[in-house]
Amino acid sequence: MTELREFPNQITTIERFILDQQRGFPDATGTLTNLLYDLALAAKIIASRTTRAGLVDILGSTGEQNVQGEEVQKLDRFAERTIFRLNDHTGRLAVMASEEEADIIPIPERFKTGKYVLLYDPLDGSSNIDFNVSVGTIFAIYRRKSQEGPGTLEDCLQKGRDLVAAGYIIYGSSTMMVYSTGQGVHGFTLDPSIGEFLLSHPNIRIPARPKYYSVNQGYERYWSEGVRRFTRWLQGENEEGKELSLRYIGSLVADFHRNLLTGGIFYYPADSKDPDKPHGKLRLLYEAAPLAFLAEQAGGYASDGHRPILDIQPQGLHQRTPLFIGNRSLVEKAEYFIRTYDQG
Ligand SMILES: O=P(O)(O)OC[C@H]1O[C@](O)(COP(=O)(O)O)[C@@H](O)[C@@H]1O
Ligand SMILES: [Mg+2]
Ligand SMILES: [Mg+2]
Repeated sequence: MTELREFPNQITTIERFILDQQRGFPDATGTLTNLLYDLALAAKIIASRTTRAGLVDILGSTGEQNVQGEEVQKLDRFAERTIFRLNDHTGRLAVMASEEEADIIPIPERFKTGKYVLLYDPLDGSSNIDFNVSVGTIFAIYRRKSQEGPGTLEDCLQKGRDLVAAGYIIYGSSTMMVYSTGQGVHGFTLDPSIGEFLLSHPNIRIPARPKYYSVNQGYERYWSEGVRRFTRWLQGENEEGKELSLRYIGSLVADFHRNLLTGGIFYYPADSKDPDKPHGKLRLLYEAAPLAFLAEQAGGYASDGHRPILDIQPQGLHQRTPLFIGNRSLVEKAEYFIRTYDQG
C-alpha cells in the first residue's frame, strides 16, 4: 500500500522561499518580499472565512452595486477591506487600485508612501461564492512611475510587460497561493493545522499536451465567426486530430489554475451580447494582465485575439479585454482563426 506522505519531502514556507529568491538580488531592500508576505496573510484571513462560509455571515449580497455594474457580495467586500487594511499603512505602496473601487485608492495621508503599486481583484468568481465552488483573489505589483508622495492614476495604468510580480490565491478544496516575480511560477498550499503556506508546486510549467478548453459556450450565438470556428477546431473538427474536453467553472482563477496544471486554453471572447461590453467581460488590469504574466512565466501565452495581453497599454482603470490564455499553440490558433475570419 502506498504510504501517504504527511508533509512534502522538503518543508519550505512561502516566507522562506520568497527570502531565498530575494537573495538573487543583492540590491533588494526586502520591500517586495514583505508585500508578498502581506498578501499571503490576507489570503489566510480570507480563507478563514471561505472555509467556514455557511457558518459565518459571509454569504449573500451586500445589496450594493460596484463600478462594474455588478452586485457586491459580502465576501467581495470582506476581501476588499482585508487587502486594503493590510497594505495601507506599511509604507511599501504608493497607491492601490481594485476591481471593486471606481477610482484609485490613495494611501491615507497619515501613512508613508512607498515604491510599489498594488492592483487587485479581491474576490474572483463572485457568482460562485454561495455555492461552495472555488473562488479566488488576483494581484498585480508594479514599480511606481511617479517620483514620490501620493501615487497617481498613471502609476496604475502600466503595461503588463512592466509587472514586477503577479499571482492569485484559490480558495478551493485547499487554499493555494500561486505567484511569480519573474523567476518561474510557484505554488504553495495552506496547511490550516499549522497556518503556513508550504511549497507544494515548485516551478509550474504548462504541459505541452493540452487537455481542456474552457469557455462559457452558452454565449456562442453572440460570438464572431472566427471564435465559433476556433471552438469547432478545439472540439475535433481539425486535421491534427486534436480533441479537447470542455471544463468551465465560471471562476477565472479556478479555470486558469486547472489549465495551468493540465494544459489547455481558457477564453472569454468579445461578444455582441451586451453593447455596453464590446470587449468582453474580463478586466485588463486586475484579471487578464496578472494571469498573462503567470502564463508566459509558465511557458504559455495570453492574447486578446490579436496581440499579447502584456503589450496592451491600459487607457482606463476598468478597461475590459477579450482573453485567450493557456498553451501558446492553442492561443496562436485562436489568433489565426480571428485573423482569418473576423475583419478588423
Ligand atoms: O458568468 P460568466 O459570464 O461566464 O462569467 C464568469 C467570469 O466572470 C468572473 O466571475 C468575473 O470576475 P469577478 O467575479 O471578479 O467579477 C470570472 O471569474 C469568470 O471567469
Ligand atoms: Mg474577477
Ligand atoms: Mg472580483
